[in-house]
Amino acid sequence: MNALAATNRNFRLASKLLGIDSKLAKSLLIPFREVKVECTIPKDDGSLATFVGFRVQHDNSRGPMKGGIRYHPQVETDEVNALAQLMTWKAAVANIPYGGAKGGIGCDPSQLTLSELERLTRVFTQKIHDLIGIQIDVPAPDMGTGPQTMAWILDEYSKFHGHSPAIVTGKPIDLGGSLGRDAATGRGVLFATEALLNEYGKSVSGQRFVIQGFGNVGSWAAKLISEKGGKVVAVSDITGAIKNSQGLDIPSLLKHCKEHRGVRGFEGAEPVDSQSILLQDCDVLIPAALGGVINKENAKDIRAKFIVEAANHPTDPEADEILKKKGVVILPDILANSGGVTVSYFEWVQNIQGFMWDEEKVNKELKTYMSKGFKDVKETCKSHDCDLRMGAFTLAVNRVARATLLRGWEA
Ligand SMILES: NC(=O)C1=CN([C@@H]2O[C@H](COP(=O)(O)OP(=O)(O)OC[C@H]3O[C@@H](n4cnc5c(N)ncnc54)[C@H](OP(=O)(O)O)[C@@H]3O)[C@@H](O)[C@H]2O)C=CC1
Ligand SMILES: O=C(O)CCC(=O)C(=O)O
Repeated sequence: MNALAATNRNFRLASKLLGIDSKLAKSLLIPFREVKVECTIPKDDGSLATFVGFRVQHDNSRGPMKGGIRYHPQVETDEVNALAQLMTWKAAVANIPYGGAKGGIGCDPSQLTLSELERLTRVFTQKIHDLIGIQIDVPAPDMGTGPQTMAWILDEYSKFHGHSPAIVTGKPIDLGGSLGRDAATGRGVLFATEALLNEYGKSVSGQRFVIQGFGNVGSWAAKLISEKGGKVVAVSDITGAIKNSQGLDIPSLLKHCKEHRGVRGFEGAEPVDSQSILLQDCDVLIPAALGGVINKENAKDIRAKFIVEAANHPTDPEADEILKKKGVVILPDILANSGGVTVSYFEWVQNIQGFMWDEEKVNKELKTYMSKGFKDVKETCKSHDCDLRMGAFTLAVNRVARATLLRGWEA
C-alpha cells in the first residue's frame, strides 16, 4: 500500500475511535501547504542537472512545523505527504510544541560530488527560504542528509534573513547544534525498546536484535543496544547484509564501515541475502532504513517477537494485520523514532535561549520524554482497547484536534 494511503488509513481509524466529526477530520488530514520546486545545478563537468524538491507542511496547530529533509531517488509527492503527516502525529505523541512537515529532493546523493550536493542544497533553500522560518517551519536531517546539509541551509537562509541558527536542527555543534542530536534517534530507539521490553518482564541485555539500515539511526541504535548487553546478530545497508549468531562486534563493525563505506566484507560475520534480513531469527527486529519494507509478501515469515520501528512507516497496514494475528508486538514509528525530533526541539530551544546544554542534560531530558510518550500511549491503548500503533495515533490525533478546536477558524 502507498505510504500516504497507509498513513491516511491509520488517521481515519484513530479519528473513528475518537468520534471526531468528519469535517474536522478532513481539515486535520489535508496539508497546510505543499511546495514542489525545480532545482537545476551545473554539475562539476559543466553539464546541467535538474531535480525536483519538495516541502510539505502538514499542520501547525500545536506550533511551528518540523521535520527532516530526505535526499533519495524515491522521494515523491505522496511519500513526502505521508512523512509530513507522520511528523504532526509524532510531535504530538512526544508532546513537544510542533506541528509536522517533511521535505526532500528526488536524487541519489551517492552519485553527486560534495560540491554538487552543496549547490543543490543552496538552490533548494533559495526556492523555499520564504516559506520556512524559526516560528514557521524548521527543517532537520533525514535519509541521505546530515549536519553538513543543515550547515548549507543555515548559511543560505541567513543570506536572506540574517544569522539564524534556529532555522535548522541537526546542524554541526560549531554552528549551534546540540550535543546528543547525532545519536538522539538511536538513543530514543533504545529508551523506547527498554520501556517496551520492561512491560514483558525482559530487558535489552541478552535479547537478539536484527537491524535493517546502518546509517545514522541504525548504527547508533546498534552501538547503544550492544553497550546495554543486547546481541545484534544481523545488520544490513545498501552494500549488503551480514550476520553472526554469537553477536556482531559493533565497535569493529563501525570502524569497518568508516573504512569501507558499508557493512559488506566485515570479517567478523558471514554474508546473508539482503532480502532475508527482515526474516532472520531474533527477538527484536529494528527496521531503520526505508518505508514499506514490511508488507503482505514477507510479514508471515517474520520471526521476531517485537518490531521497533526506527524507520518511518516501515510496516504497511496489511502486514500490521498479519503480524497482529501472529502475536508480534509492534512499537510504532511515531513513538519509537521520536527521539530525533525531541532532541531537535532541545536544539531549537537552546538556540532561542542562546544557551548550550551539556550532553548529560540532553540525554536525561530525552529519557524523560521517551518514557512519558510510552506511558501516555499505553494509557491511551487501555482506554480505547487498541494496539500500540492505534494508541499512538489516537493520542496524537486527539491532541492535535483539541489544539485546532481551541484555535478556531473565524477570520
Ligand atoms: N535521522 C533522524 O534523526 C531520523 C530518521 N528517521 C528515519 O530513520 C530511517 C533511517 O534514517 P537515517 O538513519 O537518518 O538515514 P541514513 O541515510 O543515515 O541511513 C540510511 C541507512 O539505510 C540504508 N539503506 C538504504 N536503502 C536500503 C535498503 N534498500 N536496504 C537496506 N538498507 C538500506 C543506507 O545504506 P547506505 O548508507 O549504504 O546507503 C543507510 O545505512 C529513515 O526512515 C528516516 O526517515 C526517523 C526519525 C529521525
Ligand atoms: O529532527 C527533526 O526535526 C525531524 C526528524 C525527522 O524527520 C523524523 O523524525 O522523521
